[in-house]
Amino acid sequence: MSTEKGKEEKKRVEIFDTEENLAVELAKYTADLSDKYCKEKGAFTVVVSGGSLIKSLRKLVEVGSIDWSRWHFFWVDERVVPKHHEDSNYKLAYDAFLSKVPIPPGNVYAINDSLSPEAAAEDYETCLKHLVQTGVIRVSESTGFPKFDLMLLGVGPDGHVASLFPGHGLCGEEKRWVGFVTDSPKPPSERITFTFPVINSSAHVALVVCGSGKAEAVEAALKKTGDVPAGCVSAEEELVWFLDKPACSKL
Ligand SMILES: O=C1O[C@H](COP(=O)(O)O)[C@@H](O)[C@H](O)[C@H]1O
Repeated sequence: MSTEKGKEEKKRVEIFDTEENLAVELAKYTADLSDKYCKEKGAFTVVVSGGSLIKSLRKLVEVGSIDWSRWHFFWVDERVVPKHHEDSNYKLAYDAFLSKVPIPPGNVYAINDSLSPEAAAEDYETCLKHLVQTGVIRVSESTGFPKFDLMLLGVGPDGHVASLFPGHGLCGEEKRWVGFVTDSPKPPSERITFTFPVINSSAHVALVVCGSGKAEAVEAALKKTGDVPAGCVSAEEELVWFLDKPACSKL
């Protein structure tokens, strides 16, 4: 009970009149955290999803004060397709964001797209373990899972986050850091994804949701009225929902 109460206290819901205003505030939020962690520990570990979230990051490239050289950039989920494929979350982020900011290429951790989903998940988990050993990624003292500084996540109309879909067994994974999916209900079917223990060990998580098509998922997650993965997201320090008005029309 007390743990649940503690989680609730760390949750904040921000509602914006327009997606444009949301994008401006999301950029400020991310830039402030970047500043804090770069000063405190000389590095900032950031994880992004694919999907509509990437468009909402467009204002970030305009923030002049960010020390991009200290960023380490990861994906919470990836479709197992070549990096130049239209479905690739790497390509989406590269075209809209990474190609516009000077993050050192060695600090951008894409999946190995030449492997099977299972092998790609294992390979990405090995990469994370190496970065934990070398001190690039922190470890959560309470869970023992990697503790990223910030995860920026979208939510699908069905309430999925990362590639964790409603009713899928991977939502209950407790040991693996990175899982794989070969039966995604949303194409493409083959994906890899961080598991909930990793997502929920993050210091900060921003769930970014826009549009009326997601209003039911937002309602189910925030009112805990449905079994949607987005409702299972938490953070060790702060969980912030960034919503535009249409996305919260059912609240
Ligand atoms: O397939 C995916 O979908 C979700 C949600 O995408 P959106 O376009 O509805 O915002 C995304 O967060 C995830 O990374 C992606 O692989």
